[in-house]
Amino acid sequence: AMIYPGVYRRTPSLWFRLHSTYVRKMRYLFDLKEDDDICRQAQNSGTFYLFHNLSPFLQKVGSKYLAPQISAVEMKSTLGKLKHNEQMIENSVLIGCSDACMAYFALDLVFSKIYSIPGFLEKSVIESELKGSFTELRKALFQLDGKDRPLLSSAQALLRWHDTHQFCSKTGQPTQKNVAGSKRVCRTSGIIYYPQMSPVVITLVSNGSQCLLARQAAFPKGMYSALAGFCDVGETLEETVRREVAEEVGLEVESLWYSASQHWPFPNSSLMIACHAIVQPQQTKISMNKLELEAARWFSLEEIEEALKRGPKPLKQENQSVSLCLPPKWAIAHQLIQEWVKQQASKPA
Ligand SMILES: NC(=O)C1=CN([C@@H]2O[C@H](COP(=O)(O)OP(=O)(O)OC[C@H]3O[C@@H](n4cnc5c(N)ncnc54)[C@H](O)[C@@H]3O)[C@@H](O)[C@H]2O)C=CC1
Ligand SMILES: [Mg+2]
Repeated sequence: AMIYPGVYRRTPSLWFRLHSTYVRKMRYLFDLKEDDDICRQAQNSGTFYLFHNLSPFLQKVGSKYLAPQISAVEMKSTLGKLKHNEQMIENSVLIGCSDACMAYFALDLVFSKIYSIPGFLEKSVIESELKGSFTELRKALFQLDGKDRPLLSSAQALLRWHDTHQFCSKTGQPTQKNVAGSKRVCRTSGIIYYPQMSPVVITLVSNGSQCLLARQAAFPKGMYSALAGFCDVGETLEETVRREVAEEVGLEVESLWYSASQHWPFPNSSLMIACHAIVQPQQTKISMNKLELEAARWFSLEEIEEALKRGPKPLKQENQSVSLCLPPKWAIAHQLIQEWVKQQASKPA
């Protein structure tokens, strides 16, 4: 499957000697995005992750769920009733590649409009043919482990972006995707559209001994998380952190630092930028913005440690209320909370 660039085509061993696995992968993905012909070839030798209206296809293996990679050949034969294979495969988008440079694609059966092809299989028939089920992404993220989570999240985001950017917003004419799906072009205006992402800052506020968590009405029962907010045009990340903390809980940030970032597919495609922030210890009275939040309060180290121990499901307590539960371990908010716990533990008593 490997396509060697330029001079390496005659001396593939040189290509292998000169580059690490990681560099080879990144160069290969770059070629796939830049060169439609290389990418079209890769579609015939690569593997596919299937989606149905943005729900990824999962299989249960023992007690585990996984997202199977379906080979191009397997796909054509399993979904063999198709008379328009080629056309359908062209609707897929590139989402990565293996260490051996085999390309991964994602394909949404609904968005590919295959249901307009006479004789195409019903969703339930595909599910029983392939022995698995199309599972809503939020649910899938809880069932899957490891590397499939970020892969399926970015795949969904990319598929959704293509589905909602089929027309040029200046001319109203249809846009065409390149084979990899890394952009769409309007032939009339020449405008190139690139997949969109919204930067979001997520901040864990601390007063030195407690941390501030809040909940939105839409959160699952009992769940509290760090404060989050979209960056406004023209803002720096530092300005977004300060504004969001002021807007949502009425506090002034004294200092802040960056921790890590994560792509988040909900509701569209966000780049979550995670920060820690400290407010002045003598200025910690919360004034909550009721339009944005349902509850916000300070939590002690003990409360947080207990909630981490209990895991992601809330317990019903005697007084009808539910116990505190925290975001799942694969959400960056969870990582911020873990880091805060470590900082507290390493502080001199
Ligand atoms: N609070 C949390 O723990 C977590 C939040 N998130 C994500 O963080 C993001 C932002 O959180 P919120 O508190 O809802 O943001 P927010 O505090 O900025 O408020 C949301 C409002 O911002 C406006 N807005 C501005 N730019 C927007 C854009 N590009 N897309 C959508 N709305 C925009 C809308 O009016 C929307 O109602 C969401 O995508 C959410 O899924 C993800 C993980 C955890
Ligand atoms: Mg918010």
